[in-house]
Amino acid sequence: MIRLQNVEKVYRTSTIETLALNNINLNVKKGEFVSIMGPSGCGKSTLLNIMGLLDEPSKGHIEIDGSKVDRYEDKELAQLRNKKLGFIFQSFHLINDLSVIDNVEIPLLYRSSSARQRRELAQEALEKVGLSNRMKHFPKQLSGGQKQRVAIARAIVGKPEIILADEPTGNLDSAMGNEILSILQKLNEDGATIVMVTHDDAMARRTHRLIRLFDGTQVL
Ligand SMILES: Nc1ncnc2c1ncn2[C@@H]1O[C@H](COP(=O)(O)OP(=O)(O)OP(=O)(O)O)[C@@H](O)[C@H]1O
Repeated sequence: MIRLQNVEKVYRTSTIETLALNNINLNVKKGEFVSIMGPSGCGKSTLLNIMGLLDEPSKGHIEIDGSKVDRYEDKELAQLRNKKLGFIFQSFHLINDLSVIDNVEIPLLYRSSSARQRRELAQEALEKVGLSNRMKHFPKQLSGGQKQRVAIARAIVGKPEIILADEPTGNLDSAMGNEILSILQKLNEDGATIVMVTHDDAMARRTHRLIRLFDGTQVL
C-alpha cells in the first residue's frame, strides 16, 4: 500500500545540514496497523510526512497503492492526498471559527460533492467517533479527547484507504488516549491501513508492527 525505497531526507539551512532520514526501505501492506517509535528528533514526523506526500524525499522512491508518485506534479499529489489519505495530528489542527460539523466537512470541499452529500458524510463520520451529539458545538467547547475525535472524523470523512496519525494520543490523558486508540483499531478492522507515530509503548503494542528509528535510520 505504501512502499518506500532508499528514501533519504536532508534538511539544509545556511549553517547546518541534517540527515533526517537515511536510506529507508519499507513496505506497509493493505490493512496493516503500523506504529513508528524512536527518540525525539530521529525522523518520525519526517517519515510520516513523506509517506503522506506532504514532504518530498531528497532521494529515493515512493509508491502509494501501486502508483509511483516521483514525477507527480503538485496538483496530482494534492488529488492523491485528498482521495487516499487522512491525517491526524497531535494538536488536532481544528479551525476554531467553524462548528464541529463544518470542520469535518473540510476535506470534502475539494471534491465535487453537493452540500447535502457533504453533510450526510460528515454526520456519518461523527457517528463513527461517537460525537453526533456535538455537531453544532465549536472546538473551544470540547475536551481534548473530543477534539481529537473530531479530527479523526475529519480524517475519515472522505473514506481514505490510509490514515496517517502523528502522536494522536500525545496531548491526552491515558483514558482518552486508550479511547482514541480503540477508535483507530476499529477503523483498521473496517479496512483502513494505519501508520501512527507514538512515544507510548502501550499504544504501539496494540498495533500489528513496530518500525523503530534512531538518528534517521530504521533499526527495527
Ligand atoms: N524543516 C526543517 N528544517 C531543518 N531541519 C529539520 C526540519 N524539520 C525537521 N528537521 C530536523 O530533522 C530531524 C528529524 O525531525 P523530525 O521532526 O522528523 O523528528 P521526530 O522524530 O518526529 O521528533 P519529535 O519526536 O521530537 O517530534 C531533526 O533533527 C530536526 O531538527
